[in-house]
Order: sequence, then C-alpha cells, then structure tokens
Amino acid sequence: MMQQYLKTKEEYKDCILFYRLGDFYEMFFEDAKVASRELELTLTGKSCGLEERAPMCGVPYHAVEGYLNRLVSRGYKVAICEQVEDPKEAKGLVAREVVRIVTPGTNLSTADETRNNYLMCIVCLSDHYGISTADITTGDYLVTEVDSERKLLDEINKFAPAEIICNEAFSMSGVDLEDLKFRLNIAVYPLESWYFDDELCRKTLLEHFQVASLQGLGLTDLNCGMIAAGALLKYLYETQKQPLTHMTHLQTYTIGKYMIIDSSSRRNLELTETLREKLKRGSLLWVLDKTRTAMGARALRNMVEQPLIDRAEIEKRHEAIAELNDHVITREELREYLNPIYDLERLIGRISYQTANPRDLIAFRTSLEMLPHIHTLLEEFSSPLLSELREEMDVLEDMQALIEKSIQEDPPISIRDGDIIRDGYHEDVDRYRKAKTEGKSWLAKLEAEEREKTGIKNLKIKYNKVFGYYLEVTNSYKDLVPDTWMRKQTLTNAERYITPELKELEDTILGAEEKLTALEYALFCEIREQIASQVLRIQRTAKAVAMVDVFTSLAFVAERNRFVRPVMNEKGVIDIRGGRHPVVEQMTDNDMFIPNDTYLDNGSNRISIITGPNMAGKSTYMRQTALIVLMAQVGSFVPADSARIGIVDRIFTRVGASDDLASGQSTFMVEMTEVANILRNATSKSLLILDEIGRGTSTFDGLAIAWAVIEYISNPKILGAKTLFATHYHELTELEGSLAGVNNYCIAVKEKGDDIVFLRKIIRGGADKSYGIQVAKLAGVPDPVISRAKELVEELSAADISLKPRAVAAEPDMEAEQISLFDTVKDDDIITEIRDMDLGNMTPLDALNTIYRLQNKIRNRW
Ligand SMILES: Nc1ncnc2c1ncn2[C@@H]1O[C@H](COP(=O)(O)OP(=O)(O)OP(=O)(O)O)[C@@H](O)[C@H]1O
Repeated sequence: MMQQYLKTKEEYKDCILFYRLGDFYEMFFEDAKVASRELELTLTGKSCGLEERAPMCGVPYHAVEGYLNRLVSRGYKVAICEQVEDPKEAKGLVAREVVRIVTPGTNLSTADETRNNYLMCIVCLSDHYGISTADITTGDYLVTEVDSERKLLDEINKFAPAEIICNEAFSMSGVDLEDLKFRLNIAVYPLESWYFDDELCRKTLLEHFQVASLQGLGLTDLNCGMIAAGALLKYLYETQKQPLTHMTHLQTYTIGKYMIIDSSSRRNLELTETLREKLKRGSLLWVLDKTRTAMGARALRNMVEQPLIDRAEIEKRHEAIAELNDHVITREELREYLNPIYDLERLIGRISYQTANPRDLIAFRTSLEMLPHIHTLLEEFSSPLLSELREEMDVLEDMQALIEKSIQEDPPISIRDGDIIRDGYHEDVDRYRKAKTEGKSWLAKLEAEEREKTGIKNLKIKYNKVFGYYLEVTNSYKDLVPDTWMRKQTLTNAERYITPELKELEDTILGAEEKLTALEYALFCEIREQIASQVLRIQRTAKAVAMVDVFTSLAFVAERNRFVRPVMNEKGVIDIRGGRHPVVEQMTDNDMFIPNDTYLDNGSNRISIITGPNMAGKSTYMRQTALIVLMAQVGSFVPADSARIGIVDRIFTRVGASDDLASGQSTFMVEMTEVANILRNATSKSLLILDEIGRGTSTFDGLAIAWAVIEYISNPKILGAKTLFATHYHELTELEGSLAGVNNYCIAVKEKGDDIVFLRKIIRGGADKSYGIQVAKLAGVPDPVISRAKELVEELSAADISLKPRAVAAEPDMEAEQISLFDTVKDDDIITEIRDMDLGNMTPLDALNTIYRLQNKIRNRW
C-alpha cells in the first residue's frame, strides 16, 4: 500500500495527497506534517517498511469538506485519491486513483455563495496580456485582452480571483506578486510552459466546444486571450478530471465597455466591502443588495464592480427599474416567487459534475416550480430589458415533471442507500420494494397454500444461513411430501425441503434490498444525466432569473430609500440636487442626513475646491457624488431629489492617508504614487475625488503639491477632468477666479462661542478657518493642550507665507506661461530656475519632483 501511495504522490508532488483508506483520508510524511499543523490534527505514525515510522494523520471522509476548505483557503492544493473499486471485490490491494485536485480557484464548496469563486489565467506576451476567468461552480467563463499592466491590475481587482495561474513571463513581470498574495489573498501558481502552447490551447478549446474554428468562439483577434482561455481550460481538465459539460459558453469582452475604477478607488469607495473591517455591511452593495437568490446576489455584485459607459445600455436598466416600480404589486409578487429559488447555477454545476445528491434534485425541482409564475408575471412588463429576460427564460416544465415523477419527496442525502426513487416510476423498483416489505406475508401465504395442497398440517417455512428458506416436515407427515419437492437435509425427527417456487421467493426477498439500492442508484444517475444534458437551457434560465432578481431588488431599494431615476447625458454635466450618501444616510439616525447639491461640467465648473473644518462632512460629500455617478452607471436609481449624470469613463479617488506597510512604502509615498497614477491615467471625461492631497508631508510642501496638482488638472489642454478637491489649505481658495473652471465651496458650520455646530450644508465660497482646535476639543483633548495650541496658531498666523496662483488665461498655454509661483521669494537664482522650468513638457511625477526639490532649496535657505 505504501508503494502505491508513494507512486501516486510522485505524480502529485505539488499537492497534499488525501489518500482514502476505508472511512478516512490519510496523509503521510511531509503532507502529514503540514496538514497536522494547519488543521490541528494529531500526528501519529505508521510502519511502512522503512527504519522510521511514516508520520501520518487523517480526516474522516464524511467531514472532509471543512478540512479541504481550510487547506485550500490557505493556498494549498489537495489531490483527492479515492478507492476506485469495491474493497469486497478487490483481488489484493484496492485500486486507487486521484479523482480531483482541489485548488483555491477550483473549490466547489466555498463558504460565501453570494460571490463567485474565480480562477484567473493570465498570459503575458511582450506587452500584451490575455486574461481568462472562470467560476467552475457556475460555469461562467470569460476572456479578454489588455495592453498594459495597470489595466491588468484593474481586471484582477475587479474579479478578485481566489487563484491566478500564469505563464513564466507574468510571474517575472513588474506585477507585485506578494501584494496579490498577502493583500488580496490570491494564490498565484506559474504553470509549466506546455500549458501555453498555441496549438494545444487551440485544440483544447475546439474540442471542448465542438467547433471547427476559433471564429465561432469570437477568438479570431484575441491570440493572447485564446491562449489564456485554452490554458485555463486545460488546467481545469487536469485538476477536475471531468468533461466540464457545464462550461458551455466562452464570453469575450472588452474592458472599454465598462467604467475603469482602479484598485484603490474600489477600496476607498467601499463598493463591496468596508475599508477597515472588510465587511459587506457598510458598503454600497450592502445598501443595494436586497436580492432573494444567491445567483441574483452574485450578478448584482458583478454589476457593481463593472459600471457601464454605454448610455443606451444604462438607460435600458433604468427603464426596467422604473417599470417595475410602476407595478409595485407585481414586483413584490415576483420577489415572493424568487424567494424559494435555490442556486440554480451551482445546482446545475453539481448535476453536471455528478456530485448532486437526491436532495439537490428536490431543491432543483422546487425552484423550477416557481418559474412558470415568474414567467407569467413578467408578461405585464414591456420594457426591452424585462421582455428580453422573459424570452430568455425557459420554464423547464419537462425537467420539473421528470424530477416530480421520479424522486421521492423527502429523499436522503446519500445516493447509495436507496429510498430515492418514487413508487410507480419504475416497475422493478416497485417489485423489489414490495419484496422487501411484503416478503414475510408472501412466505406465510405460500406456507398456507402448501399446507392446504399437501395436507401437512404442521408444515413450516423456516430460514437458516446455510440453506436459506426451506420447508420443514416432521417425520409423521413425511409420506405426504410431493415428489417435486427436493430434500435438502434430514434431521432425527424431520426432513427439510426446497421447491423452485420457494427459491424464487427467496431470491426476490433476499436480493431485493441489494438490487433495490443498486437500481435506485443507477436510475438516479440516469435522471441526473438527463438533466445535465439540458445544461444550456438551465444556465440561460438561471441567468435570466438572476437578472430578474437583481432588477426587482434594485427597484425595491429605489422605492424604499427614495432614490430617483437619473437622467443620463454625454455632455459631461453632473447636476445633482439634494444628493445623499447612500450608505451614510442609512447609518444616520432619524433621517438626519443633510442633502447637498453638486454641479460639475466641462466648462466653468470643472473643479470644486472644498474647504471646511474637520468632521464637517467633506469626505462624505465627495464620496456621495462619486457613488451617485457610479450607481447611475451601474443602472441603479440614485439617492437624490433629481440627478442629471454626464457619463464618466473613469472614477479616481485619492482619499485619506493609508499606510501600506505590506508593500514597504511610506504613507506619503503611497499617496504620491496614487496621485501620479491619477494624473497619468485620467482623461477629460473622468471624475476625480481628491481628499487632502499633500497632507502626508510638511505643510509647505503639501500645499505646493496640492496647488500644482490643481493647476495641472484644471488645464483643459493637459487634463481638464471634473474634480472635487477637499483641503485644509485655505490658501488654495485663491485659485478661484485665476484658474478657469475652479470654484470654491465650503461646508457650513456655525460658531457658538468657543464651540462649533456642524450644519453639513455645502455652500459657495471658501472657509476662512479650519476649526481644527475646536474639533480637537470636541474629541476630548485635554484643556492645557488646547489652550497652548491656540497660542501657537496665533503665533504662526503672524508669519504670513503665501503662494500666488500662476496667471492662467481662460485657455492657458502651459509652454508660453511665465511662472509666478513663488514671487514672494527674493532669491534671484531660485526665481530664475523656476522661470526656466518647462512644466508643460514634464511628466506629472517629474513636475512634482522638480517642485519638491525647489521647495527644499527654498526651505533650507529660509
Ligand atoms: N450630509 C450629512 N448629513 C448628516 N451627517 C453627515 C453628513 N455628512 C457627514 N456627516 C457625518 O459627519 C461625519 C464626518 O464626516 P466626514 O468624515 O465626511 O468629514 P470630513 O469633513 O471629511 O472630516 P475630516 O476633514 O476630519 O476628514 C460623518 O461620519 C457623518 O456621520
């Protein structure tokens, strides 16, 4: 046995081998040491012909799921080695085979069913990346190509896969693998190069989809993508050892279809989880997700992760929600019918995988029962999206009828112990079942008949292990025994006989149980296969049901939270009246959230500089604007009195200062890297949310950087993106009037003696004070510190250090401009150097660095 073990282990060196021994999966040697440590199992030993006993530990087979999940979630791969023949029938050692390799991205039983468990394959060829993503629990399978590392990282962040498989070139690229592993908890496995062989990938895809050319799969122009999709499929075949019949469709997509949100903006905006605790509660998804099914929850999460940029598509979604809210009663009826629907996508996955049990089929059937109702209710709607969903939906009556007539109402989980098939479905099942239960009365009947026929008054049918059933006749009646009876045994005072009839009855009774369970198992598998053959119809219906769930949920949330339908435009005007933060308003007691307006356009209202004391609500206001735009583009209604939303191509946020100790960067470095990323990648159609840029360094440097950044963004020839910029540097309010498109706003507060009252209302104009000391007092900082701070503020205010904005005309020309940034500085050499600076020709980061260097020079001299 140990030899068999070692041979198998040799083939699966990179896996922990779960080796089936009776009712346990055992691990040996190094695997045992790792597993005992990770799973807190007792390490024992087994003599194995070597000098030392082999370290060994094991887990019971019926509880294997939990142990598997723990190992896999920690990035291990586990190979499951099963006994593939009945130990009773085995001659010698029981044959064993690895039947599946479980990896983080191919785990079939993940804990959170409201999110997909993605496996991503990345192929890096020169400066191109092919990305293929699949969820084997649902059969989702996608492919795309991108041309930069940043876009690749955006895709990784969007899907947040559990596992990435990649070619060597990717693991050697500049992507920070440690960050993927530790921050995003993604297992990264580079694969051997043969996986990425063009021809192999092509063949794998063509064979799987049974098509003659890649054209049919939409892969003609995606060579890199084709390799990623092919390698991913090959990897799935290698690990799942399955025909993967539920992977029926490869969806190609282009990232240009969706709004780009980089990873830090995703985190900052708390789209699907909160920044600190990583909880769904407190995120945008938490507010929006009132779906009734796991499929709907997953679909909604995917939508929130990928807002659209096509106006027609966005408006189609809005129209569906509007129509659902015009028919509230029907909408609620739909939600009622959605409620009992199980996870059809994962059920059909299990059915195709042949791991579905009888109870899964019952769950499947009860779900299907809801479909005709949903289909009928959808007839009330005429909006294009809801009509399409109705058409996509197949009520699957044949599947429902098949399970209804074949599977018992309350079957066991096990498929090997019988009691699965309904009476009347199969003649033999009925016969065996009858034999099992009615065997005794049949024997009694036969006994009575024979007694009657022969006249042997004390005739008895008895049973023993050697002869089975027999007829026993005492010596006194021996003469009445018919010739046809066969004598089996002679006792002192009795004879034992058998008859063909009795033997047949015996066969029926004794074989019934065994035959019944075997037949029930075979029939169950047959029914399961019959359903699996309809995987396409079922998957399409499941997707439609998921979307009905998503839109009824969005409509319900819109109504309950008083959201309005946004009016979309492509002119770049964002005009929100009475906007609210969708999450903060839920957390604020007694409807005390104060609504605020936002107006941004591509002309004179491009940049809002927002000042106001700490705690006033600046961050909330800016995030609310970003979230309202994002929600509108997801297709949802928005928290406002009215909203006109100019579609944006990207949202960038730079919010607060967060340490990134994991990657070994300082707070300020992280901040500047993010600023650099924004300035390089934003376009005039982007929305930027910049909160306290420059806070992480000295006041003077920080102010200078913030100032230069605003100058850069405001220039329509360079960037001209719509921006909300919150700051405590009141000096920046001087930019209004001198830089085109820049306006000052502040969040109002009322002074009450030494204290302040937050009004949370945004108004035109700049704040003149920061009230930092009042807020510190509110927070309970001791009095002596507060009064000393007040003294110091007065001293510092006396030393006036001011910057002057660059004189920028309405249409500024960066190259021709004269720099007047620091004309309060009297040192001529520095002024000359500044004048000679050619900011227009520098990259943003170089410009910042140059400014930074000059700042130091000035500061040192002062
Ligand atoms: N419009 C509003 N209505 C009611 N409460 C609000 C509103 N805006 C913000 N708040 C509350 O005020 C708190 C502080 O808001 P926020 O963090 O946005 O302030 P801030 O001005 O960004 O502060 P800081 O400058 O210290 O970062 C929030 O936690 C929220 O509960």
